[in-house]
Amino acid sequence: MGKSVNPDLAKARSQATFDPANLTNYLYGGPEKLRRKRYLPAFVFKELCTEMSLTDLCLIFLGLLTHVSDYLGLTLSIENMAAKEYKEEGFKSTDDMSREEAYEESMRRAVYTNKRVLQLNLQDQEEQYYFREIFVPGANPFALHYVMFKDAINTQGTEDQIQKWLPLAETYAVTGTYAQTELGHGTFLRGLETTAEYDVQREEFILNTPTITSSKFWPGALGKTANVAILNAKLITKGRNCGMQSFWVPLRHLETHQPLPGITVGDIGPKFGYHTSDNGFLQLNRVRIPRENMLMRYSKVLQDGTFVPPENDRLVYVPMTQFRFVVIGRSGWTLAKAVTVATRYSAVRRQSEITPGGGEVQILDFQTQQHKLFTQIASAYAMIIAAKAAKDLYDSAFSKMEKGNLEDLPMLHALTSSMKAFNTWEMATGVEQCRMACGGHGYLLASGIPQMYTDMVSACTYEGENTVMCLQAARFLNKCQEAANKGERLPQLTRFLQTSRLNISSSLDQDVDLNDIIAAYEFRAATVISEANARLNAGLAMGKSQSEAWNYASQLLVKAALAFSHWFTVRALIENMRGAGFDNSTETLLLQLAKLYALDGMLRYSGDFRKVG
Ligand SMILES: CCCCCCCCCCCCCCC/C=C/C(=O)SCCNC(=O)CCNC(=O)[C@H](O)C(C)(C)COP(=O)(O)OP(=O)(O)OC[C@H]1O[C@@H](n2cnc3c(N)ncnc32)[C@H](O)[C@@H]1OP(=O)(O)O
Ligand SMILES: Cc1cc2nc3c(=O)[nH]c(=O)nc-3n(C[C@H](O)[C@H](O)[C@H](O)COP(=O)(O)OP(=O)(O)OC[C@H]3O[C@@H](n4cnc5c(N)ncnc54)[C@H](O)[C@@H]3O)c2cc1C
Repeated sequence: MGKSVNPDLAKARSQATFDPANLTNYLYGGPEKLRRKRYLPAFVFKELCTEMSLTDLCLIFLGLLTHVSDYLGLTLSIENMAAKEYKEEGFKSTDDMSREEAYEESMRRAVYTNKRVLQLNLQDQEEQYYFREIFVPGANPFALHYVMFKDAINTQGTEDQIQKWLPLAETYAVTGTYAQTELGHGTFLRGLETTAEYDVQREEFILNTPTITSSKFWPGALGKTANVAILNAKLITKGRNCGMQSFWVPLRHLETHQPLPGITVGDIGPKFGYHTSDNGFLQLNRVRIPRENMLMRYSKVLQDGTFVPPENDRLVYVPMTQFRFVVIGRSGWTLAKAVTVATRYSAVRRQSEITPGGGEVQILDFQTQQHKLFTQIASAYAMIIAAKAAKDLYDSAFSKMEKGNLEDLPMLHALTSSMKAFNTWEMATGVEQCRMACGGHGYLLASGIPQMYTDMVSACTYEGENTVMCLQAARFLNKCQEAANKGERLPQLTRFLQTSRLNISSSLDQDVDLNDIIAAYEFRAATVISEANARLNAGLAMGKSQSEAWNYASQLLVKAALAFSHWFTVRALIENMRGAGFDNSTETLLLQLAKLYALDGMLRYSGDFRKVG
């Protein structure tokens, strides 16, 4: 039976000047991907929420026949299960649950999805994500396992280690976490205190958290879920500190799930959000692991304790860079969800009159409401599309890195650091704007928006605190500016520092030219980066040391990184909208949306744009 759609919503939709399917296909990567995205969760929901009859199965089987090529395996595997095993009493909302109950409910769902993903043989990462996101909204207790734990094995492990450990992770024979942050240090990795001392007699590492501040603190899944950690510690061998390395560390017994000898582990307690993620603490009291448990793709410890350094000591950071891309991408989608809820609500909520006596209007008719929401729709598109552009850069650079060419690593680190900060800050502001646009009902957990905010705003902190990430990007931008000052050749991505000029042809009474918009953002970024560099040099001229001058200029350096990200986003949005092959009506609309995004940005940062003329 078709669901009845609210007449106001139906009316609003009927007034669209474009075919939404064109956009949806574009955003999800084409009709095939979109079909899979819609099909899989719906199919299993049906399996979950109703006792599947033989008739159902036949209908599904017949329905699938049209796609027999890629669904045959799916059908046969489902037949084997006939839904008996997965009959649930339906999903219970966790809104009214205690933290313990909410964790257990999320764990129940996550374990279910883990089994189904294996049984349905879903190999595609994105399909796995769609599947899980539907059934485990919010923080998934296995999140670290799915992302950083497996990424660390894949990027830091040798081929033998990958062969040995990855199948255990893929089949959930082990459940992992990524334990780096300590009670005393999260940002300053060189300050991490956990040690891994090599015992040459027994060819083992002795892991130790010597102080209370060295306790691992925050890693997801550490509280209850994980039984193995990829743990970062200071390697000490032959009396020498060889810096941070990664180790495969068993935490809990695989059968009893009890902490292993020398391991003290538990949950860090209630948080602002992410309630269904068991972030935990870990203390190690001289825990021994075999030499083979150090992830040795880039650096090694030989049997006699000799440390073989990596070709580049920053390669140990690759899992963080990889995950920053995940965060960059998901930020836009998080905002997209929030603004969809708020826009639909604004189509059906009637409140107040525009014309006295004219009757209450849809709040979407208020220009202020349109400004609140349309700018966020534009921002969501901008972030999703810029993330795709950044990912394309990442993929080409990463394939070079895998062949040993590390020349793009600094640019990649700068791009991921600045975009992670820019996107998560923009997402946090945007989701909160959407919540407030729904009035009191936006404050209800049932609206879904509060949890989106309290869960996802943590992305401004984890994976590199945003200010720190901006300063990381500014290191690269400042170096490029110094090179530009000397007329040296720059990386492709920052060549605008040498070429950007403000020759805007648009005048205020014309419809603004899109190329002028890109030029304005480029010039603003070049100007802010140059100003930050000038302030740094002014600090040096005042006799400050390099680090004191850096601190003296740091507020401008943060602005420089954000201006760079804003330019990258506006350019990606406009260039991709122009080149996406849409029909005229869709392209016209999207370019209008791109202009709205860019002009709104100029208003929000009018100080920068006024200053650069
Ligand atoms: C909103 C939606 C999001 C939704 C996501 C949904 C996905 C599914 C859900 C997942 C749930 C996720 C749960 C949370 C998981 C969180 C995990 C974590 O938080 S793991 C811990 C993360 N921690 C960090 O990121 C630490 C940040 N700190 C650092 O990276 C470093 O300490 C520092 C870089 C800030 C400072 O390093 P330091 O030693 O002080 O050295 P320098 O600053 O001098 O830098 C030295 C040199 O190295 C270069 N560098 C640094 N980092 C990198 C890197 N990653 N890659 C490449 N190069 C790097 C740096 O540029 C310097 O080079 P130079 O040439 O000298 O400039
Ligand atoms: C929900 C959540 C999940 C997490 N999951 C994990 C996980 O799974 N594994 C893991 O290892 N970690 C995890 N973390 C920890 C996270 O990585 C750290 O919180 C993060 O790196 C920030 O470090 P910190 O907490 O020590 O903050 P700090 O670095 O102490 O930051 C505090 C303030 O100091 C400022 N500051 C710090 N250094 C500088 C600087 N050099 N210049 C200017 N300002 C500076 C920051 O900008 C910030 O304003 C998680 C955190 C959260 C919130």
